[in-house]
Amino acid sequence: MPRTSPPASSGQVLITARDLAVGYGGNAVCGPASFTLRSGQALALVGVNGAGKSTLLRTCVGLLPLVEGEVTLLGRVPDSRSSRQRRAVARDMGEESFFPTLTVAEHLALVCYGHGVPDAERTTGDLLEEFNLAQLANALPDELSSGQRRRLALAAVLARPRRVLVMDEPEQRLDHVTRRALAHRVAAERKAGVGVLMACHDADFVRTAATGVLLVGAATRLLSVADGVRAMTEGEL
Ligand SMILES: Nc1ncnc2c1ncn2[C@@H]1O[C@H](COP(=O)(O)OP(=O)(O)OP(=O)(O)O)[C@@H](O)[C@H]1O
Repeated sequence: MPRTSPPASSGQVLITARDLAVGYGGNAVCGPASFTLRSGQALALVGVNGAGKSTLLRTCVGLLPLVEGEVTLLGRVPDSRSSRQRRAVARDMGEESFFPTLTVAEHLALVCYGHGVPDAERTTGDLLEEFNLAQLANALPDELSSGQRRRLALAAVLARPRRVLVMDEPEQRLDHVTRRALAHRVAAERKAGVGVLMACHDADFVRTAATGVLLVGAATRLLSVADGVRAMTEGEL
């Protein structure tokens, strides 16, 4: 489990965006975003398909150049290659790739060893239980269903240390029970001091996990969780 840290209101600033325009070839795909993410907070990016949520996430972690404005991650310009950023930022951007000849358990162990997790065996065992993968510990990736692969990807991102957790639609392809459990896990992450930035289409997930909502669209704006969930469920996106 992540470390404990001060309450959300006094949390350390992890990500700032100021009039941040994101897009491709110099053309913005949505209205500029301004927000601050502190440790202990979880900001949910919501909006219709194609609104620009993934583009924003990718820009915030330095996978895409910004179009205009400013963004900082851990006080610096995001740089996905920097070892400082890689140590602190765990991300699940929905692109799963596995080693075809390593088992489920070996994938988790590999992540633990790569990030110097002290008790790799226990962490691996706990995550196998949490994500209902224990029966599949010795399975190879191509023996997994689509949702089981998703669960392995999520377990892998939670196997490593993190101050920031960035996830692009983590709820995708999960059954209802696993989805709900993951929402509570994300809530536990931020309560333990991790800063979470995630795109999400599931209103229940946002209600459980988020402390704030960024409505991404022509006029990108910050909302309370209650207003964000209302916008999602009442079709006001
Ligand atoms: N590599 C790319 N080059 C050019 N345009 C792109 C590229 N990737 C995405 N886009 C466009 O950018 C816009 C925003 O896409 P993005 O993937 O950020 O949306 P999203 O809000 O995450 O959508 P969804 O909810 O469907 O995942 C879309 O119009 C999309 O067509």
